[in-house]
Amino acid sequence: MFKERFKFYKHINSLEQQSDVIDFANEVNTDFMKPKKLTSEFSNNDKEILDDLGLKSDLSDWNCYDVLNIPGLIFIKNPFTSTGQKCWMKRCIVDYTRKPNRLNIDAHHILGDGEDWWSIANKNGNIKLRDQLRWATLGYHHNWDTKVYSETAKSEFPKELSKLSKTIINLLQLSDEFMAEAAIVNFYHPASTLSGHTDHSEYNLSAPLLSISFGLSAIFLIGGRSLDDKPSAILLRSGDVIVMSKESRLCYHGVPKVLLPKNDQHFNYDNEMEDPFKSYMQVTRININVRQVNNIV
Ligand SMILES: O=C(O)CCC(=O)C(=O)O
Ligand SMILES: [Fe+2]
Repeated sequence: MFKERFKFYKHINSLEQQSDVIDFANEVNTDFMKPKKLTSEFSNNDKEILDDLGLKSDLSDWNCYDVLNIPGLIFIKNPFTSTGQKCWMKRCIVDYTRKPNRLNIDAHHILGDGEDWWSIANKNGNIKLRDQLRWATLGYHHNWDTKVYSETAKSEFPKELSKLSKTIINLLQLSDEFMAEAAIVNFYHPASTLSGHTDHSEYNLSAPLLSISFGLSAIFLIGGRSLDDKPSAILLRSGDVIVMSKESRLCYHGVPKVLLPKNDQHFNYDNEMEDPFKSYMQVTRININVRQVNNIV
């Protein structure tokens, strides 16, 4: 079921006529989703924290939903301000692609000592290098071969990303103890896909997983614990956040399609960015996938 639906969405050319793709910006279909309340313990001091994190500081502007047929799956419709979105995109592009973080291009030894991807990619308009970046790993580095996290493959987790993750998990009242310990920052091109998988390498599989998307929209496909379960297709736009908690934490998911904006459409973040960020984000989707690795002792 999952693989067939994945293939189907991979080959669509536009979203029109795809009435089964769930778009949380449209009328709320109460069979599929239920608005979710956020914490009521909230002070002016907390507003400042949200503002510093690039999040909308008035919680009444947040739209969160429980996805009813996938227990534990939570959708938050872009909780970022437009300045906040731009700031997080730049962090992903400029900061999270620097050492000590690891990149897929490290294996090719393209960058010299002290050189960083974004500077070199922009020197002489090195589009090839720009497009070679697929992922960066932060904190405990995901090992793509063994899938085992190790104390010897670990760097400091970015403080602001840890704070953002904890704040969102706390607002959702999922846990007061969430620790952001590993992240994959995925960089997608318009033709990129991410095939169906479960994320089960973490020693702690009960802590929620947080997934934040920026840039181009995409279809996110999420099913059940088995590839035989029928998946749901959810439209993710820039700024949207998915939290996989409880049962949904171990559900199959993937990204069969990144969508290009139509010619007459602007980005769905309000203020344009300046070049070279603008031209990169016009052809890129970024997803930050944050996990807790260890159990709390
Ligand atoms: O890009 C996405 O929305 C999902 C990424 C993902 O599932 C992963 O990195 O494990
Ligand atoms: Fe995943």
